[in-house]
Amino acid sequence: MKWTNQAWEKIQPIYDSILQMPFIQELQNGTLALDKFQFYMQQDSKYLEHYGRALAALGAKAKDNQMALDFFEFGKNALIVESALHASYFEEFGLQPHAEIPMEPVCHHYVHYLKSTVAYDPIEVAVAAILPCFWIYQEVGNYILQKETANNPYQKWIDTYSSEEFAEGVRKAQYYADLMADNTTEALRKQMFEAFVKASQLEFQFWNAAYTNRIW
Ligand SMILES: Cc1ncc(CO)c(N)n1
Repeated sequence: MKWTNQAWEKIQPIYDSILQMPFIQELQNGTLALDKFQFYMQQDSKYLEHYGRALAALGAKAKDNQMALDFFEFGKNALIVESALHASYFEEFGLQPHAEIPMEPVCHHYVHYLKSTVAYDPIEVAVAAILPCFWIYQEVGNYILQKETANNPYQKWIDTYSSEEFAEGVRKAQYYADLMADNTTEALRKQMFEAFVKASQLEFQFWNAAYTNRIW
């Protein structure tokens, strides 16, 4: 079985609990309170700013040029999504585009977990750590789309993550995770699973923080 299939099995309970979260349920039926979405969007803009840099730094460590190029592209796309948040979503959802945004605890933890993994751990582990960000968003985007609600104020956000363009990036990231796993040791494959599970838990916590207004 592919490493990615085994990895998904390990996070199935976390993924199931994500789908049950009030944040996701209410995002899907369009009833999510504006202030919770605002919290989420502001934190996500900080997240993407750093995630983009972590992806580029990971690319810089790749031995293969095509892999480096793909990760630079992922990093670039994260920053393009961030600029879309600032250029249109912030205004649409009643936020000041120039306000300074402090990183709240979960965003801070997640970002620094990814950055330190990229900086100090083997590249295999870093690839596993960045994968849930892609894969869980795609699955959640598709899940929400299946049960589409008319006039959902959050539709545009949902469309970003259920697009074919995003799916293409997910497939590439999965491909690199499997490639890394196939060419490494059992001990590193285990560390890769741990990183994949940890980042998935942080995805749960990221939405939970927005729902419960978790601040310093
Ligand atoms: C927290 C988080 N994880 C993943 C994505 C998808 O890129 C995102 N925008 N935000």
